[in-house]
Amino acid sequence: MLDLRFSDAELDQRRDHILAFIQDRVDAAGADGAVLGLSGGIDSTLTAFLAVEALGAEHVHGLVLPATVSSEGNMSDAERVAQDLEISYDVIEIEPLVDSLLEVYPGAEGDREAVGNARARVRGVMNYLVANHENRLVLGTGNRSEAAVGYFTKYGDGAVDCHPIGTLYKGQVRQLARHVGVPEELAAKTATAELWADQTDEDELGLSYEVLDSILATHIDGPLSVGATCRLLEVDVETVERVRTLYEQSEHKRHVPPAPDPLE
Ligand SMILES: NC(=O)c1ccc[n+]([C@@H]2O[C@H](COP(=O)([O-])OP(=O)(O)OC[C@H]3O[C@@H](n4cnc5c(N)ncnc54)[C@H](O)[C@@H]3O)[C@@H](O)[C@H]2O)c1
Ligand SMILES: Nc1ncnc2c1ncn2[C@@H]1O[C@H](COP(=O)(O)O)[C@@H](O)[C@H]1O
Ligand SMILES: O=P(O)(O)OP(=O)(O)O
Repeated sequence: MLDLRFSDAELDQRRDHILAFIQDRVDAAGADGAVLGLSGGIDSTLTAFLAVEALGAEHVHGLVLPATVSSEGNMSDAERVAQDLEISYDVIEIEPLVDSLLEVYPGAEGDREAVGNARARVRGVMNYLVANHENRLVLGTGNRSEAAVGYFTKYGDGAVDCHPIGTLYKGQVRQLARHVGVPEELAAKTATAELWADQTDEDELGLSYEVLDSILATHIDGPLSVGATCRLLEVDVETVERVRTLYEQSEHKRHVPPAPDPLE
């Protein structure tokens, strides 16, 4: 696979660039700081570390939003991140809110994907409730690997005001996290959306982030054809075409919803 790691100098440059980005977004909005969901995973942990460095701990508010499918380990990691960073945070159980959606629309009961995505959307509603109330921006935690294949819930975890780590591939997220002092056990953690029990990103996507990142850098974001990518990375054509299909099918998630062209 491709070695996509940054040099130490590049890591410093990336960190500084992201810190300036967060400060600029908050200043430009006239906001008093930022809100973000803390899941105990590496994306939200890195984003929280960077937000605190950019804005100061008193200007960052974390939300830990357990559902019935959330593991205790992840939720306690999320709280530990907030405590170590000394940011204010709330723990709010979201399952009663999901249950009330299903009470008024029982037809979706048992639909793992629809209910899982509803969990992500309820979290988005909570983030904006706090952001509105405290005049803060909602920080996204998505990275380039997830965005490129649409591995996020439209208007769920995708409902945010900006994406500080949105240009980093997943392996680079882990590398930058270690560089800014995120504890190793969090930096090395298995990625999971935790929208349903035992879900992991790599199982659901059907490929490892190492392979995905390399195909994205080479073929989707880079200039190489399917054939050249297969030869360079020694992966089969079906894998590269699958990534291409995920990329094309998720195009709608990366754009503002379209309206018809104006009539002349
Ligand atoms: N970062 C994470 O780890 C994370 C977080 C949340 C969700 N996820 C994953 O993301 C996926 C989300 O599921 P999903 O993508 O099926 O649901 P989604 O709700 O995000 O997107 C599907 C919806 O998009 C709309 N849509 C579909 N095709 C369209 C098109 N061509 N043009 C315009 N709109 C279109 C429709 O409304 C459809 O219901 C799941 O695999 C979930 O596990 C990952
Ligand atoms: N349990 C959670 N509490 C708060 N915020 C959460 C929780 N689970 C997910 N989130 C937020 O959504 C994004 C994406 O989640 P994935 O775990 O990658 O699906 C995460 O970074 C949190 O900001
Ligand atoms: O978005 P997070 O923080 O939950 O990270 P991961 O997707 O790696 O679980």
